Amino acid sequence: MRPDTPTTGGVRLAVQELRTHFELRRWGFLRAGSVQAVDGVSFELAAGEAVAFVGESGCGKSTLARTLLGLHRPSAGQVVCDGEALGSLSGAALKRYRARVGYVQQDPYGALPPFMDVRRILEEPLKVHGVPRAERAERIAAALAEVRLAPAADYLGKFPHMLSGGQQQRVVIARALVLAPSLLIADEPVSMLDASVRVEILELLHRIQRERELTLAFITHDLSTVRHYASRVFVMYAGRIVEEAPVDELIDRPQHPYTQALLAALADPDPENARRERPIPAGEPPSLIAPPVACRFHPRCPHHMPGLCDVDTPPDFEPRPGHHSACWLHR
Ligand SMILES: Nc1ncnc2c1ncn2[C@@H]1O[C@H](COP(=O)(O)OP(=O)(O)OP(=O)(O)O)[C@@H](O)[C@H]1O
Repeated sequence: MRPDTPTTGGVRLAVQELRTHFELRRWGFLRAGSVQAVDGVSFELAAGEAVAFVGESGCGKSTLARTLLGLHRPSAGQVVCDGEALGSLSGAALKRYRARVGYVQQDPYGALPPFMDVRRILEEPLKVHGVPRAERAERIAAALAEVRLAPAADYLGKFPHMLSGGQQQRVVIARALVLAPSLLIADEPVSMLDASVRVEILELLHRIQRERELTLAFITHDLSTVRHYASRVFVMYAGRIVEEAPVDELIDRPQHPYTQALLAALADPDPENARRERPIPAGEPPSLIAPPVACRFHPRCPHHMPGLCDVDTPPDFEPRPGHHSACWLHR
């Protein structure tokens, strides 16, 4: 399930200097700072491309995903999907935008309304988006067949608690696909599933991505598996993208000290080391209420250059062709 055809078209999603900050208030009205969950993120995704956003817990991956889905209002910056700017949309246009961006959540059971059967779960988005009744049954059956829940009749009347975790996630994927999105965002789509079904679900997503020429953005904390489903990787740290490269290039020649530390913590041929607990990487991710100034990684960085890394924010360097890293080491 290797992504051998990374792109098939032009730009599907363009994100420019995106910021999503959450205002913190004391007693409901006094300003008490803000959480800078996404802080100055820019990238472009091509039509038909599968990418991964990787980073430790709390680095802003889910906030980025939810902002792209139109669920959080950006504090600044631009999101343009298929030529339409998200910030300028409201009402019917925002509804159309949301239909173009599918969402697969981490926890399938939590994502499915427990009081609805599979037919209603899949019919709801079709109703909301005005798909005529006569078309709905056919589209529901096609979506179930696409996620390999067949024959459809065996599943339509089932409620989420009657399905296994893998089947629930297939229903979540079918729901994300039923409106024929052009972009699919999968936020840790297998982390809550049994190890035995993880590969099946990743393979399913990969097949659907190729068949539909979908743009697929995987959000994950697990750098060890990205080779299997993404052609390009973005590494996030404390609300920013610190490194971006084609997947093999990034894993074989990581340039940013943060990515190097993440990978060093994975590659471990010595079985003795499995017994030792090792922080990934050493130190704690910073608070996003008062993040470190300049390079946000500098307090944890083994190459920290005082007077530079803690004073000026590193720009985007290109230390190797097509390989970007925001680190002063590449000056
Ligand atoms: N609605 C919110 N209000 C205030 N702070 C929030 C909100 N949502 C997220 N945050 C904060 O924003 C930061 C980034 O959270 P986010 O969930 O985006 O990170 P993540 O990388 O997806 O982590 P995880 O993998 O644990 O979900 C965290 O400090 C989190 O507490």
